[in-house]
Amino acid sequence: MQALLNEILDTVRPLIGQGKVADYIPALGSVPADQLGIAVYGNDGELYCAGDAHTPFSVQSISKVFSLVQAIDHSGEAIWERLGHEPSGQPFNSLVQLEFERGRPRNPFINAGALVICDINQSRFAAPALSMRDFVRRLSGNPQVMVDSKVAESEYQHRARNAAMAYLMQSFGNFHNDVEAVLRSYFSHCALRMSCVDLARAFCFLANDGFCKHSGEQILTARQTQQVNSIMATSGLYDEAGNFAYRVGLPGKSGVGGGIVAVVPGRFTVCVWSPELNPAGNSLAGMAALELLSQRIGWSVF
Ligand SMILES: NC(=O)CC[C@H](N)C(=O)O
Repeated sequence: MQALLNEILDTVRPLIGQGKVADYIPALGSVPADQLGIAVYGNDGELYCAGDAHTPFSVQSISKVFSLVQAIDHSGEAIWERLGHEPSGQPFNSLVQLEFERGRPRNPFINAGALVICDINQSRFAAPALSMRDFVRRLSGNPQVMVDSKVAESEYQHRARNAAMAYLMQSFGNFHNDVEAVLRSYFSHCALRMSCVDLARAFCFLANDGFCKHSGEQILTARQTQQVNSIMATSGLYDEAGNFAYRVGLPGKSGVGGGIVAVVPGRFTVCVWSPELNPAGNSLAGMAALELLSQRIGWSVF
């Protein structure tokens, strides 16, 4: 496995230069583009890494999985009264579908859906940003995980589009808390800084029937775990979820910080990171690395 990870990074490294680091969030635009890392964490606790696997980066939309898991944990099936679990076929920050569908987001992994989930969590937690930070510290086993307040502030200053979605949902009666407060929580989740190793460890309960071995917690039931994985498989990479299923064949979640996490149920989690994105907002070299890995090992849920 170690040799394979090194070889995969060598193979995809020449792709660096063909994508574009996200700069619509100014604080993300200055991240050096030539970083590349991968970590594989097995259900038996084995860890393999290569490249910049220990360097923290902005998790961005990968945090949408943690928010969803918190919401399922305290509210269960009731959350689906507020949003769907269908793929959107639209970019992550699209507004058009939301107006047509009367303020009910298609799924929890596009921005509108994640904002509704954050609204649900806002009603539940006294300090949502702290609850989330503590949750991911437990899941990753890393008490050093921090929110990058510069990134969170930069996102808040450039919140127009996300704010537009939230206010549109409020106009349809599908938003219950103060929009600005929920946006603050949402951006603080997106601005969590974690490495490939942190994220591979933090997602391992999704490969292990909902049980996180290192924290000793049953995070979700086995059935709920299958359901979260199914939403990752159909919606985890926005309007490129079909391409990811075709090329990689695993439940996955990406973020505009350039990270992608994938789950091999019953066996492993993988996190790859390279900041340059393709036009859909997914890590360009990261997609290629995961495709090679799943091909070489024959991992696919299909
Ligand atoms: N796709 C992403 O990673 C988007 C997250 C980002 N914080 C946003 O709201 O635009």
